[in-house]
This record gives sequence, C-alpha cells and structure tokens, in this order.
Amino acid sequence: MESLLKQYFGYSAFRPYQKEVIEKIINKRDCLVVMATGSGKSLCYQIPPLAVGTTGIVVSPLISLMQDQVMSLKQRGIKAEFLGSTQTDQSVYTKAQSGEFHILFMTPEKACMVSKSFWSNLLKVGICLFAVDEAHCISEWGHSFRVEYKQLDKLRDVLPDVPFVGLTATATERVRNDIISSLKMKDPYVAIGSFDRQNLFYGVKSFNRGQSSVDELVQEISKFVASTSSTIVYCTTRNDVEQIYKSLREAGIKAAIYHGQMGNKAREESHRLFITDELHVMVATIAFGMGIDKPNVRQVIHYGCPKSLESYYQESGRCGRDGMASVCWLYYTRSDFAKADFYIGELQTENQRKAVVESLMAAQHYCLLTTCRRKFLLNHFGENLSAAKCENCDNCIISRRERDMSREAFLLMACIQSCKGRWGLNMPVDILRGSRSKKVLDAHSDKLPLYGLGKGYSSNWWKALAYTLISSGYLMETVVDIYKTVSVSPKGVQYLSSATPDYQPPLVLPVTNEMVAEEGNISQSSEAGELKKLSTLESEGFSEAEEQLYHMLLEERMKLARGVGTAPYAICGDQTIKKIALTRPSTKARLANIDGVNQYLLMTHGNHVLQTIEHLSRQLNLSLDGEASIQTATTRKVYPVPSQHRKLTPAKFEAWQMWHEDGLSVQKIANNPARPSPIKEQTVAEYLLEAAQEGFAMDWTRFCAEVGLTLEMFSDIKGAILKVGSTEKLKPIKNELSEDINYTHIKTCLAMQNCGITPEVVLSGSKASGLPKSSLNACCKGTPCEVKTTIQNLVPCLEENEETASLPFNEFQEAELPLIHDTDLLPKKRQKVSEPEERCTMELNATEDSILDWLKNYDEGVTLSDIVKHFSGSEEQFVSDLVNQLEGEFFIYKKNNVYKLM
Ligand SMILES: Nc1ncnc2c1ncn2[C@@H]1O[C@H](COP(=O)(O)OP(=O)(O)OP(=O)(O)O)[C@@H](O)[C@H]1O
Repeated sequence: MESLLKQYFGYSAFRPYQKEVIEKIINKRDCLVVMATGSGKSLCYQIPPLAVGTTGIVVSPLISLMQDQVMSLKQRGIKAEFLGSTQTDQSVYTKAQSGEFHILFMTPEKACMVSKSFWSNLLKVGICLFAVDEAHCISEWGHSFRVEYKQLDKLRDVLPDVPFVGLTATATERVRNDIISSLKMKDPYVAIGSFDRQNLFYGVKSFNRGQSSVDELVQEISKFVASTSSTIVYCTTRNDVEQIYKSLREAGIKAAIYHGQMGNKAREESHRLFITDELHVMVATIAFGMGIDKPNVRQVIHYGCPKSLESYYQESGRCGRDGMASVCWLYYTRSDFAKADFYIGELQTENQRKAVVESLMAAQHYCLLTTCRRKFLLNHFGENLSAAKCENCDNCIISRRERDMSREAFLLMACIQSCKGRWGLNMPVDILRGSRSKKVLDAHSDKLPLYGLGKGYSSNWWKALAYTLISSGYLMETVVDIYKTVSVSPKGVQYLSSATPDYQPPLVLPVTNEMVAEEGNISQSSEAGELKKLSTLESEGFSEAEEQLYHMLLEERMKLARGVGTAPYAICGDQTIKKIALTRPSTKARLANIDGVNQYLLMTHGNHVLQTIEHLSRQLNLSLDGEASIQTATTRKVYPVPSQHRKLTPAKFEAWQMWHEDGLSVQKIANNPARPSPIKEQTVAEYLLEAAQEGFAMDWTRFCAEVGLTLEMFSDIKGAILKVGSTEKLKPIKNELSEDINYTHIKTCLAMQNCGITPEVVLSGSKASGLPKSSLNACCKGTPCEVKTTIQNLVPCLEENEETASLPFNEFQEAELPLIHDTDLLPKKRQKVSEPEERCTMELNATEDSILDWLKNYDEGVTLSDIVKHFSGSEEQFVSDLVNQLEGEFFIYKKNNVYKLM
C-alpha cells in the first residue's frame, strides 16, 4: 500500500486512520470514516481499487466536485470517470460496466437510476467498494440533507457483498448512527479522527453592511492576492456577492462570482477559472460549498454568519487543504442572527425546525465568543482541546480588555430571572432599556423595578453582554419549538443570591468588540491588535533567490497545467513546489524523493521539470541539489518507473543462452559456480519467460516440464483468472488456486497466452506427474513459430500488465504483489548472501544489469566503494557513472550513502 501511495500520489506516509480504513475495505468490511475536512478521507477509497484491481464506486453530491476529482486522479495515472447528467462521453457507461475504471464517480440520483444489468455486469468483473462521500447528506439531522441520498439504501441488496463506506467531515453521533442505519451497514469499522484543522487560523469580526465594510474586506483580500494565493468569500445573499465582486474588480483584483441563480455555463466557467488559478478570488453563496476541492485556498471569508457551525466548518474547511497555514475569517452583523425564519422556510417537521434554530444559535455563539474559537468548534463536534488556548485564533492571540461588569451583569440576570425563562433576549433587554413597545406594556413589565435602569447602553451592547454571560455559564439559552428562550443558569442563580441591588460581588468579563466600539468609540481594527501573520517564505527559511525561484516555478507549473488542460494543483501541490525550490533536484531520482512527486508526474513531465529547475537556478545563481535535498532524500522512498519496452539485458540474455543453447537446466543456471553469486531459480525462470516474450526461441514443453506446469494446472489457472476477472494482480488469482500452484506457474500460463501458445499442444501428455514427451520450439514476435495457436480471450494480454510481468518471480511469491514494491519490505524477503569475492576468479566488468543483479543480494544496500571494488574489471569513473544512471532511472536509490534496489 505504501508503494501505491508513493507511486500514484507521491506521498511517503499515510495519515492517521488511512491505512486502517483501506485495510478494512480490502477485507470487505463496511466503514464509516468521520475525519476533518482536508484530512485525506478520499485516499481511503482511492487506494483499494488500485490494490485490488477492481472498480471503486464513489457517490458524490456535486458534479463539479466529481469532475475535479476525475481531473486530479487522471494526473496521477489513475483511471477515473464520472456518470452524471453532464457526462458527454457516451462510451463511459459501457466502459464503466466492464470494469475499465479504477474509480467511478456517480451522483446519488445516477447510482439509484442505473439499471440492474449495469450493476450485475460490473459485479462480474468486480466492485471493490461502494463509497458515499459527504455521507452526512443522508441524515435529516445533517446540515445538508439530500433526499436522493436516502434512496441509496436500495443498493445494499443489489451489492450485497460489496463493502459500503460512508465518509464525512461533519457528523454528530446522531448523524453517524443515521448514516450507518440508512446505508444498512453491517458491523462497520468506524474511524473518527480529530476535527482539529491545526493549519487554519480562525477569526471573527462584526461589520455593518455598508460600503466601508466592503472596502475593508477588499483591502484584506488584496494582501493575499499580492502573495498569489486564492481566497473564497462566502456571502449569505446574492446582493452581497455582487457588491463585493464589483468592489474587487474596481480594485483591480481578478475575481469571479458563483451563485445559484447563475446559469450552469457561467457557473462552470467561474469554477474553472478559479481552480485553474486564472483568478484569485471567488465571491460566492454557499452554492459553492462542498463543490470545491482546490487544495491551495489560503483564505476563506464568511461575509455574514453561516446557518450552522457544521456548514461553517465545512465551508471554512475548503481552506488550506494542502496542510499549509491558511486563515478563516467570519464577518457577522446582528441581523444575521434573526434569520431562523428564513432558513426554516418550508420545513415540515418540528424536529427539522428545531434543528435549524439550534444550529443557528450555535453559530451565533461562535461569533460572540470571547474565548478560544477552536476549542468551541471542536467541543461542538464532541472533541476536547486539552490546552486552554489554541494560540491560532483571534481570541487567543489578541489580548482583550477586561473590566468589572458586576453591576450590568446583575441587572441583566435579575431582569431575565423576572421574565421566568419565557422570553428570548429581546424582552429583558427592552425592559432594561425602558422600551414602550406593545409587548413590554402588555406584559406590564414597565412596572418592574428594573425597568429603564439600563438606558445607558444600546440594545446590541446588552446582547453582547448576554452572550458573554452565556459563554461563561451564567445564562442559558434553550430552544422551544423554533423559539429561543433565555434563563439564568444555576451558576447565575448563585451569583444573584450573593448580590443585592446595592452590592454585587466583582465580576470581571472580557470587553467584546461590540462593547469596545460603543464604549470607547475605538475602531475595531485598533482593538483587534496585531494579528499573527501567515508564515512567510522568509520565515520558512527561504532566501530571497529561493523565494523568487518558488514564484517562477509556480508560473512554470501554471504554464504546464495550461498546456495539459488541467489545474496547476493537479500537477503537484504548492508544498511540493516549495520543496523543489528549496532543494533544486538535478536528477529524476532526487526529484522523486520529494513528497508529492508521483510516478505519473515524473514520467510525463520529469525531464521538463528538471530542465526548468536547472535553467531557473542558474539564472538566480542557485546551486543544484541544495542542503534540504539531503534531508528529504533520506526520509523519502523512491520507486522505479516501470520501463515499457526494455530490451533483454545481458544477464537475461546470458541465462537464455545457457538454457536454450547450452541446454543447462534452470536449476543449474541459478547455481552456476561461474556466477559471482547464486540467483533464485524463479528469477532464472523469469528471465527465460521475458526472453520468450521478446521473441527469443523457447522450448515451451521443456520449460513447462522444468517448472512443473501441467495441463490440469493450466486449466485451473485459466479458471481462476476468469473468476478474478483481472490479471493486474496475481495474488487474487493465486488465492483461488491450490497450494501446489505457484506464481511461476501462473506467470508461465500468462506468458504462453501472450506468445499465442496452445497449452494442449505444449502440455499434451503432461499429467500431474508425467513429463512432456517432446520438445517443441515455439517462439513469438520476432521469429516464426512452429506452434502458434492463439488462445483467444483466455487471459488479457500480458503486455498490459508489464509492471507485474516484469517483476522477478520470487517477489510475486513472497510479497503482496504490489506493482512497484516497497523497498523497506524487500530486505526481509530477499535472502541475504555473503559477498562471494573468494569465488570470483576473474575481474568483473560493470554493466547496468550486473550491478542490479549483484545488488539483489544485499538487503542493507552497498556503498559506492563496495560497488567499485566488486566490479574491479571496470574503471572507477565508469562504475560511478553507471550507478548515477541507475539512480536516475529509478532502479536504485541512495539512502544514508548506501545504494539499494528500488
Ligand atoms: N497521506 C497523505 N500525505 C500527504 N497528503 C495527503 C495524504 N492523504 C491525503 N493527502 C492530501 O490532503 C489533501 C486533502 O485530502 P482529501 O481531499 O482526501 O480530504 P478530505 O478529507 O476528503 O476532505 P473534505 O472532507 O474536505 O472533502 C489532498 O490534497 C490530498 O492529496
């Protein structure tokens, strides 16, 4: 799995829970994955299809999201497609049901609509998982309930043995249980990760809906634009969207808009421009919510309080998904808190209405908080932040003014108590402020002794105090049907009982922004103080020239992406570009060592990237292979890129000559004393099969006899291949077969098919124990064959599986059959042999193959001087050049000055 992670994603380690979930899915267990936004949940459904070799179905709520994911996966060499209303390629449906894709995305509607025959056809070739992304949409208790999600349970009966996987970033226990029961999950493995997005800074500001607030916002955004990063501004109304957009454009900032009333085409265009970095700011309503998967959004601003903390977490979670420091600001006005009626709209049940009011109330608390915002957010999702402060939110880093507010708190609490918990905040505040409203007069509240005693402060001031008292536990807010009521908590009652109208014990409370603005007439920005800046490149250790290089490389990535028609982030992440700018690798091997560089990137753009690095570094007077590369090189593993059309290497040719021309057996060749060290018989068999497939003559009967392959075995293997439905991995095929059939047998069977050999002819007369009676020279490709009957459609063409086909047999037998193996695992599998220098009577010449062959025997690797010493027949410089060459071609890598095989 680690090798798949590096090969396709370029990452060197799994994040928490990823590996466990992947293993469970591969073992066919249902899973519920509840992990933070941007924590890497997608990987949990992306790796199993690569490991198992069958399709993974992923239900996703938005087409734009699916399209972006397909785009990114394709840039990783993963076969992915989507089925949905906007799919224009008619062949996708047919290809999909024949299992052509690793990952197939579908809208929930599509998943419920596709025919039974689609599923049964696909089931025949194999479905390794059925994932429901944004699974909270299935629950009425979730913040984005979607009716179509509710229908997905129908598929449980259609796909009884396929593991169902629910993934969400926001799920309370109630929602979690709802997902499990709605998807009819059986004993699911539940992975609940932390919700803490440590790289995100959280801050809140109050604003008025005037132009001055918009101007302030534009100024804030322009700072980010200067550093070429992306910002999303979420607005609650279309008017706000348009007003902000206009101001941004006037300020010369490249921005686009996105809201539900725009036509599909216009929305798609805005979306495209944003994800391809053609513009820097997206001003949107929450219609742009889940649909954005851009990893390098550095700032998310909510212009207006969101309707729940769940949606706030989800939307602000679009920020910094690549793990780099990013900021989330929320601007609110008091009027936002009175929008419950608007959100309730047509909701039918009392439960739904209550859920809406409670959600809005939690969001309001968040806005008015004077304590750590992260702690509050995490607490809302049932997680406890052990430290009192996170030091990465406005409340933790701004030193707020505090003062004794005992008298005001006493008045407010006493007034609320006299209202006996029947009202929300408006009534007690009106009473204190001496309002002549009908409500106050009808209730005869103007007769209360507290009436009018709080005239000195505005209604907003009192509400700010009320929220401070709620935060500190003196007051409580409750929802009755859709109405909020406020009452005094036991802690508040205790305080009141210790106070009298003439004396109140001191009660020191933080002065909130709203209070500051009113009391001291001080502007909020000066109160807000100096906020922690996002870390700069300089603070990350970049020199001026390296900083320049970073920006130039971003530009180059942009050009590359434009050329390919993809988003820059799909080529590689900003973090990877940073590492490249710092390390400036000069070889492919060094480039591969960088986290985030995957095999596809190397194969398709590796040379261009290296040339660009060299060119720009020279321009900036920066040396290549800088310090940091040593660090990364020692901590990252690199993997070979399977070469598609390699000629037969000398070692393989020599083996073929010995077997075919000299008549030596596989066993004799393996243990030939003339060899510097013995090799495994399976490896020799592998060499011979490769030779046969390269067009060298091959006596198949003799070969099958030597490896012990009989006709019965052949037909068992054929059956197993048909059952598994793929030859991409040999392990599932092996699992279907009896113990006596080994990987060499399977491999031979596949090679024979590839060469068009008829098993009945080659193996006739070979019963389980009997030896074949005659030898037939059957070859393929280059030379004419005496026996060349095609076994039509017996097994897929081996050439398509050259990665697996080109691995030595011993690795197939003992490993989990990764396409590209994890070098850390290999030492345990290889048999260590001692240096047989004493047996070597001649001076050995170095060739690429001889070095590779020799290295196979050294689990722990060898130093360059060991290699030079061993191949004493060649010049030192020549050996060293060969070693560099092999490193650059990803056959070997260097770790702690020791060379090992990939
Ligand atoms: N093991 C890993 N190492 C490094 N980066 C990773 C790893 N796993 C995932 N990532 C990267 O983290 C980013 C976020 O991952 P992903 O999109 O899967 O998040 P998510 O949990 O699905 O978020 P959301 O709930 O917001 O959709 C992606 O850029 C992804 O490539």
